[in-house]
Amino acid sequence: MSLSLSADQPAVPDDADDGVWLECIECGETFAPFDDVRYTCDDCDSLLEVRYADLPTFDDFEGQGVWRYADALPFESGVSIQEGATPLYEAPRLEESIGVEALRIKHEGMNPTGSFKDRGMTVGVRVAEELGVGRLACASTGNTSAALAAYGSRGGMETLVLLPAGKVAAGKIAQASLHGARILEVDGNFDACLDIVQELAGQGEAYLLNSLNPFRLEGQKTIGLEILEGFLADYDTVPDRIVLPVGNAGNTSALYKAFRELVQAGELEEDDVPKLTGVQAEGAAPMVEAVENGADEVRRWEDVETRATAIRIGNPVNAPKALPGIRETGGTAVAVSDEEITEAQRDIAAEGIGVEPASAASVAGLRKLRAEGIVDDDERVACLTTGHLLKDPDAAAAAGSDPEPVPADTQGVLEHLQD
Ligand SMILES: Cc1ncc(COP(=O)(O)O)c(C=O)c1O
Ligand SMILES: N[C@@H](CCOP(=O)(O)O)C(=O)O
Repeated sequence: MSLSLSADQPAVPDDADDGVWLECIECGETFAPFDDVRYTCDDCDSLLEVRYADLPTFDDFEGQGVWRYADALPFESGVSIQEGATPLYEAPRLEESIGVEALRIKHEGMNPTGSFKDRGMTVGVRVAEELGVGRLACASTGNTSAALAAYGSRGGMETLVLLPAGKVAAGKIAQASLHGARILEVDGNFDACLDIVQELAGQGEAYLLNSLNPFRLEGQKTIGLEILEGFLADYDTVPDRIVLPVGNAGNTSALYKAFRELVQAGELEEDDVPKLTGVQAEGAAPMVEAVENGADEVRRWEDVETRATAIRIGNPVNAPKALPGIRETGGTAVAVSDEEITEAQRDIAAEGIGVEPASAASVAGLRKLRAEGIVDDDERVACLTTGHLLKDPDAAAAAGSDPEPVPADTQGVLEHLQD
């Protein structure tokens, strides 16, 4: 199977362009990467992956941010707003209360538009330039639209975003709007929006930059590479486990691909690959259902609901890439309640780190798996927090405390403080 950790580096096909090509994860058909717009396999409609004749080693990486990893990407540079190089925070109180050997928070909310999507867009918009496409489009629960709008406008391109009406956090709509995207509010959920954008893209109306686009995931691989380099620098070893929120399952797929490439390059032992551990909200947990049932396919959930609107997704399009990632690394998947997510958001905030609800799912999931004994106390763990607190100010305000009204004089303030 091409997605197995022990798969050999494939032979370079004739249609490779400068050592880069696209390959179907199911039937293995290969395609030239930039001669035509395609998102899935022409023959069997399955997902595609980007492949390289030369795989990078840690020594090849230089510079900072996403483009530090140019040797693991299809281009040397892209449309950039200095994405990547996000902090790998210590979280000593969480580490102790959850009870693991080491806990680090990889905070993707510190990217230019406040989420990990920027890593995918810097590469995706560069590919759009190469293909010479016109309008860029995405379906979004919010963050993809903010990143698409920012990177599209920086690249001088028109952007169109389809959002589920009433289900996108205020900060994200504000970003998409100010960066100049045309915003369509759809009377349906995210999955319906993605169905429509896929059809529009299929009709040549726009270039799709959701994570179904294999080039987006190349940029997102760099999260995994940064985490490994950070752990190697601080602990002289890679993490035992990476816990991450799951929506469309792009990051799970991207991190797994990054690790597979390092294994194929002889840079990482198969046994050392971090266990990929996905977390979903209970009201939108199709991946968890598939992992728990040992299923090879994910059943689409038509009705999804969670306060963590970023991961309010019932049909994770990258499931065929992400499921092998979880299984082959010995990871797992777990669902958490909205209350557990809010509690984790408060706990992370108490470390001085501000994250949006979907991001807090990772820490909530780790706490749950540790309490159940599925995560051991001797594990070194990285939790991915995917978006900034200010993305969803309403959720932050609801999770925090209310302001207290006081009179405009010092005596009045002192009296209030003594109450
Ligand atoms: C803040 C945030 N966290 C997590 C996710 C889920 O990531 P993925 O779709 O890569 O699973 C998303 C979007 O899908 C998101 O916006
Ligand atoms: N949370 C996402 C959902 C779409 O995910 P994508 O990675 O496939 O673009 C968002 O922010 O829209």
